[in-house]
Amino acid sequence: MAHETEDLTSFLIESGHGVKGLSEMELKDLPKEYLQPQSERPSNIKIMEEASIPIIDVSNWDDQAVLKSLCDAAQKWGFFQIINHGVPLEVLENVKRATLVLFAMAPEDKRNYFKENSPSNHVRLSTSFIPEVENALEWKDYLSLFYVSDDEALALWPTICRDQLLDYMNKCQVVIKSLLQVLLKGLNIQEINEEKWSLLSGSKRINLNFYPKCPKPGLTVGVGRHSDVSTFTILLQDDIGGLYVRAPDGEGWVHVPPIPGALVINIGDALQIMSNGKYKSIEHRVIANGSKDRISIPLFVNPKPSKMIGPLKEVLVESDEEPKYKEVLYSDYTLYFYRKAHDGKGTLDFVKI
Ligand SMILES: O=C(O)CCC(=O)C(=O)O
Ligand SMILES: [Fe+2]
Repeated sequence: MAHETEDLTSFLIESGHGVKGLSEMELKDLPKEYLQPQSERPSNIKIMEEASIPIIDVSNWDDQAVLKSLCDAAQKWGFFQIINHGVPLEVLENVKRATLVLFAMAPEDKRNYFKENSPSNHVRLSTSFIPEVENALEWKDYLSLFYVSDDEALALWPTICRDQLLDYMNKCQVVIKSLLQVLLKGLNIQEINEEKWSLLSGSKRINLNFYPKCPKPGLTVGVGRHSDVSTFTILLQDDIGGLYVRAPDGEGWVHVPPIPGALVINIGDALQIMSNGKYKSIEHRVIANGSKDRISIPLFVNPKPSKMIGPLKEVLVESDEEPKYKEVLYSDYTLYFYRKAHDGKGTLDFVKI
């Protein structure tokens, strides 16, 4: 058995095929490493067909009604979609196309980007989430790019997708800034100084997720239950669907339907912590697809790694509440997340009081 697993690792990583390579073999059965425990399989989740996350038109960020919808959605759902956000459709299409082109590269070219071979920790191709620590693998490959500067990205990121990604990230800046301003106004913070910008959005990571067609989607997952460790995440998805988020009742799961041109926003753990629990970082998962490949591109807007994060003092004063979370160095928080398999909202236990 151990021997078979070694062969699988060699095929996935050393030869650069990833799970996409497995998918292309048209296997009838899943390798046993991908079999998820019963409790995590899609047949065991309660899907709330009638519910849906809010869809918010943000053509006027200054409108009080828009502000209220965004802040209410961040409190109740932690997930919403925005439309008329100003990022041109063409830019979104270019990013999706570039993602497909990257994953269509030959395995011998892709293998150089696998984290085991990549010359920089800021460019890492992986399969599953963290195969070293997972009891069951996830049916997904992804390229993860840490953003430091345009110059570094131009030097290190794969040339096949870097210009499209940088253009997209650049065009998303208005969304990032406007959303942060609105969400902080909802916490009664009217002014954001340099220090706060860097606390809330001082680093970025963009992932290109590829979920190949899966022979037995009922037995595995695309991504297991988790919450993001970001301040918030801007997710661009294609038209396949498969992302589910935990409903406010805590029981059921709600599908996030693809809407052409929309961006999905979700609150991450860092903002849940900084807002002392007012804004919710919601658990989500992706189900594998039996007939089609799917891609998604999350842009994680994160605190600067060297910052201490904790409930903001303005929030504590305004609400007269005790802090629910300890102060933690943001890089320690993310390190904790990246050392374990996906475990729902388990990362927050690291800082809960
Ligand atoms: O593929 C998706 O829709 C979501 C992916 C996700 O949750 C993540 O990469 O953190
Ligand atoms: Fe996520």
